[in-house]
Amino acid sequence: MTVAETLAAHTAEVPDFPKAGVLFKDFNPLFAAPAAFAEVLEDIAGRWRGQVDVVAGVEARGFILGAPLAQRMDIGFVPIRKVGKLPGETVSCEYDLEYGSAVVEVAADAFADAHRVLLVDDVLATGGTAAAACELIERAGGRIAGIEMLLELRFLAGRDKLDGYVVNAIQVD
Ligand SMILES: O=P(O)(O)OC[C@H]1O[C@H](OP(=O)(O)OP(=O)(O)O)[C@H](O)[C@@H]1O
Ligand SMILES: Nc1ncnc2[nH]cnc12
Repeated sequence: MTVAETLAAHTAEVPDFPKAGVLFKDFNPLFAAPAAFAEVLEDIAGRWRGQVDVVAGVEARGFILGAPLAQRMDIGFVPIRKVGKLPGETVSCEYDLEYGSAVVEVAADAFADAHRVLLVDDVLATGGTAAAACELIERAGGRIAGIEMLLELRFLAGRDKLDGYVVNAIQVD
């Protein structure tokens, strides 16, 4: 089985969630299957081991992926959180996503010692979340080496908001 086949076999599709017209990609089956989850994480780790200093992930599903990925690569993990959750000085950014809008924040000194950042999340939809995360990482002093998403919803053209970045994702229509 390829990684794409493993992922497809462990992804549920939920129509009209969280609102009418959205086909929600649910990765809970993947997170519940340790061998398949390890295969997907190792595929990403194998592309970046030794080339990045830190993994950053966006709340919440970026945490589920990013923390074990960082451990596997023997580097640290930085959480990018929804507004109001982080103590201390932060930088923040408001953005729109496929089914709403939100504000994300990161600690202002999060990337002071680690400059090459791998940004990880589950779905690239409109790209609003990823573009906001990139802006935050750079404002906090990080340099984005690459972006890894499990799935890219091609019809929403999120990649267009990430011009100039290396973006790896399995594309679906
Ligand atoms: O490309 P976009 O249109 O910005 O959408 C992608 C984002 O939407 C989902 O997160 P969500 O905000 O639903 O948060 P969650 O992980 O807490 O469920 C997903 O995990 C991505 O972060
Ligand atoms: N269709 C979708 N499925 C899962 N997460 C998403 N985030 C934005 N759009 C999504």
